[in-house]
Amino acid sequence: MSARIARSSPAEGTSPTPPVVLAIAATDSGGGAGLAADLATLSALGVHGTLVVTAITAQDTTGVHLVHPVPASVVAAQLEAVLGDLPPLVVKTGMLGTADTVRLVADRCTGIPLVVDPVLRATTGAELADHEVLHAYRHHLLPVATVITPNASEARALLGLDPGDPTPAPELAAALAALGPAVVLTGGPSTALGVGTNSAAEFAEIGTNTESTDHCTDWLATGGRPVALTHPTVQVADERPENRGATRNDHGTGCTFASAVAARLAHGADLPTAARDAAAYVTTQLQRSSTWDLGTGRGPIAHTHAHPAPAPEEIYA
Ligand SMILES: Nc1ncnc2c1ncn2[C@@H]1O[C@H](COP(=O)(O)OP(=O)(O)OP(=O)(O)O)[C@@H](O)[C@H]1O
Ligand SMILES: Cc1ncc(COP(=O)(O)O)c(N)n1
Repeated sequence: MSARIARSSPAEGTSPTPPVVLAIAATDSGGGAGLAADLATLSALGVHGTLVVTAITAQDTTGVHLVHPVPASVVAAQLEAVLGDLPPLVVKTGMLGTADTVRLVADRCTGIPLVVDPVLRATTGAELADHEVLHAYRHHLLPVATVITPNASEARALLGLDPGDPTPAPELAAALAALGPAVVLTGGPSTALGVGTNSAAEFAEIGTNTESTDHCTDWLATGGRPVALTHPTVQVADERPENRGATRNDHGTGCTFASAVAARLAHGADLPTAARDAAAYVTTQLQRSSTWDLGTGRGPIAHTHAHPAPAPEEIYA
């Protein structure tokens, strides 16, 4: 009779079964954002990541050169395969690509804890969602999401506000929470300056704004008064002379953040703890990659903590 190994007490040299998180997002051929960021982050935080590919992008550190959406029937087949065999504790969505896919995900993931990063635009400027996608987010996905993690410009778009609307970040977070989900409105350094994007051109336009960027503030709204979650900023290179020597490797911060929230939730953390832990992770990882020299544009945030990589003799010992 063969002995059954108890999952709760793994034998020496093995590890306990990790929780499963499903990442539904697009690929970034440069490995900075999208599914590459999601899976690496999930793995670094002790989670088995399964995946559904919604679109393929030809992308590098300089920009998005092509977007090829995956047909809804192929997205559906991936969803069926994973949901049936490897039931996730948490689902995390990134770039969904088409309105059909947004509706499909809403339909199939209702009832599972759902972290929605509403990716509408790349750091490098490309639009990654059209009006139909936005409409599907508002009417189908937001009502079934557990938590959404927009930045300020994504929040304004989801609320149907103009890009230049001056509503302060906590009020944007509260207005979105009124639609159903909890909200972590992410606040990279650009949000502290009053804009919701990292674009260098916009930094230049608001160059006279003197508000401090030493700290980033994410706003957590769960129905009541939004709570400020503040952590130190890793200075990012932009048009301002004092930041010229700072890191340019911030591509993929939003994907890394939302995946870290999903990982912490899957390990049993409550939402405020998961949001704080995820921000701490992003800060550490931005610092870690601050000296990297990858590509000629916005390089990637470090997704895992295995840098520098251990020597092969350490791995294969
Ligand atoms: N330079 C920074 N230093 C420290 N934390 C940062 C920095 N930039 C972003 N963050 C943190 O990273 C997390 C993700 O926020 P961010 O605003 O970058 O999301 P995003 O704009 O959706 O990202 P992306 O454009 O990559 O999708 C938040 O916790 C935010 O505070
Ligand atoms: C496939 C994919 N998913 C998400 C993003 C957003 O990330 P970022 O804002 O860092 O460009 C992206 N550029 N590409």
